[in-house]
Amino acid sequence: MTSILSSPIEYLKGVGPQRADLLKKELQVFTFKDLLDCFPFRHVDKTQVRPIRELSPQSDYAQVSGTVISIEEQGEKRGKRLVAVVTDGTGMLELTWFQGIPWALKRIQRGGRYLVFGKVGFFMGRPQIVHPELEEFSEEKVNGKPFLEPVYPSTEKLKARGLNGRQIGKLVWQLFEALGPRDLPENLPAELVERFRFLSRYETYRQVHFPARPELQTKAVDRLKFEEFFFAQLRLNILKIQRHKESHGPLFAKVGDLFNTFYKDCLPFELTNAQKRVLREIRQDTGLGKQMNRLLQGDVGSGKTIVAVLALLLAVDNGFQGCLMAPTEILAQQHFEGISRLLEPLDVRVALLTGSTRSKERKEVLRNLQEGSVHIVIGTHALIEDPVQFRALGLAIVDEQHRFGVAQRASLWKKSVVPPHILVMTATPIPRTLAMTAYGDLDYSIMDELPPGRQPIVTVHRHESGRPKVMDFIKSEIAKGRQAYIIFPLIEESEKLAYEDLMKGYDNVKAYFPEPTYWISMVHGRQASDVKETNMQRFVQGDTQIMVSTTVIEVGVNVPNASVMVIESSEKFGLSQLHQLRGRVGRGSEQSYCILMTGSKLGQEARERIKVMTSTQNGFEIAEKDLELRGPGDIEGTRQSGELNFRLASIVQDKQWLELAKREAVRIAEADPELLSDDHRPIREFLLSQKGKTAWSKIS
Ligand SMILES: Nc1ncnc2c1ncn2[C@@H]1O[C@H](COP(=O)(O)OP(=O)(O)OP(=O)(O)O)[C@@H](O)[C@H]1O
Repeated sequence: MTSILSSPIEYLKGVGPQRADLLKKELQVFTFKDLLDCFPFRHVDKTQVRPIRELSPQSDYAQVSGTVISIEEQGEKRGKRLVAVVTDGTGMLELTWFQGIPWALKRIQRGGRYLVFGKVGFFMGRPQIVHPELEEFSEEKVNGKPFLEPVYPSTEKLKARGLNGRQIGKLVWQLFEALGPRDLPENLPAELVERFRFLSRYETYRQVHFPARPELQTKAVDRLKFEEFFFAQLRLNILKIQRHKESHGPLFAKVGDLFNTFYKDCLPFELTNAQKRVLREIRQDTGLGKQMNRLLQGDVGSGKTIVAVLALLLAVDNGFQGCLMAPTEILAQQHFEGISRLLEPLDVRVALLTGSTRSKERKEVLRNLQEGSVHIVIGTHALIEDPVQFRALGLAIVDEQHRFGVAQRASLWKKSVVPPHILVMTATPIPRTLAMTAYGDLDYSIMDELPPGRQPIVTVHRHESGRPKVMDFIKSEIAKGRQAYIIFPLIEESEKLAYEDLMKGYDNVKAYFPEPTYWISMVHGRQASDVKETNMQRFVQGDTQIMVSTTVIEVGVNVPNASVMVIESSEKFGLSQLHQLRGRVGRGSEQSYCILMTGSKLGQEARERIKVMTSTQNGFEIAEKDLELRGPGDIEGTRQSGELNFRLASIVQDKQWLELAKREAVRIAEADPELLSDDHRPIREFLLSQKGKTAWSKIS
């Protein structure tokens, strides 16, 4: 049965072909249901008639009733206006028209009594409404059916064609004339509706658009927010359960010699409890013959690399290959060197493959991967784009920084006969709510414990006037044998400016730290990758004491001897970036310092960020704050593939609903993943009716 809601919008009374075209183009409203889903952005209160005396500059929209005591056309030509004065015995109100004067003159008479509605302004100390709505007064209108009138989002084009926010409301009203409760059947289990005391689905839509009372509107909006979260979570959880049930993955049946030898003889330190826990989770996942899809969130410096190495050995022990993808060439190179060193005592062949690997070498690596003589390959994302084929890829580890989406993950599956296990590692913690919505289909592990012996990084905020002292401080640290980073912002919109800033900064630093007492490395995005690499290496090896750089070093670089991080113009960085940058120091057991330099004038949000940075070092707390300050859409690199496109709900403001919806969705998905029970029939039918829109491919 096709529902009336799928009717094309041109069939709605009052629409017609021309308006339909506009609605489609301007608001993407194609059907009745699309119009129903256009929610008003506010309501104007028509439930009350206010005494004129009480109107104030804060009144916003108001409704009054009064008698017209004068009507006068004022001004000439372009400045012409119509002014009517109305009184209700408590005060005088001016009604003014600049346009449509002949029309207004026909509708208003001296001595007539009217209901007037509009936005209250003040002109020469008197309340005034420009272009008011006007109706002849009748007791019935006031006492009959007062309501909150919806105002809808409109566009300039729509307004020009007579469809402003309030007229769209009239269309929605028309729509409700044609709709009954049966057109909006329940989509949640009855038990759940009752437990949360939700309005029925029909009533929900009605009250969202035309609320009888403000509290009913709130109730209706709450249900819709719950629905948005609930269906998103349900879909992700069912996908996860189905994947667990159906997927086939490489079986890592044993913990073999390589893993054991490395663990016993080569591990340079005792693993933290968090590292051990995550390894256990990985072993469990990979030992079932199902495909693992796991997100590992580790705070900066929590020691993800060693977890990755052990997981890769597990793969090799079981006759599979592994790959590790890093977000930049520098990091791939660094991982390659570090991991090759660690694995030197073992009989494991490790290769590097990045965009700048020369073609002869590349061919060889590609051949070795296909033949299976290379066990582990480390590279950049070029690894998935290149025609790389493995003999038997068992595990792909992606060091992702939020940049690795569903599509890339899927492309990894084609690299080998059986889809490999996938471990996505993020170094910037993701707020819980964001992880739930954007990565809800993955299993996830958290590493929130730092290796022992780390000291908190002393973080301070300094203005330009404090620069000489900052420079002296760096000198004193270098004198102790330590190294320092000085970071300049990379502003993408104005790369040239950022480059000039960096060069100026470099000259300044050089003036403070002259050769040959001091040596400086500089790394920035305009350098060829071998130059970058050499400069980086000199710093890593301790040949240079200072690294001046744009944020190319933001992620992952590991130089435990560096103890000072100076961030120039730090107000220009986002919180997670600042946290990442700060994480480059404090990686050894020495006391480290982070100095946030800023200009003297800071905006509210920048001040807030600096405050957060100087008060906590916990990446998970910082991530929550970042989300609060900037919203999910602005979180750096957040996956934007629709997971967060909620119409009404906000993962920041509606956390409680998200938690509740998740709890219910998990419960239902686990108990009845195919939604076959009678109780769950409303959900099933609803999802099937949404097919195509929600990628509900599995249960049909
Ligand atoms: N259990 C441990 N005990 C002592 N040191 C450790 C331990 N685990 C890792 N380390 C050391 O801590 C430093 C940071 O580790 P690693 O580079 O793996 O961090 P990470 O989690 O990748 O951090 P980031 O994302 O900030 O790069 C390294 O020098 C590493 O050798």
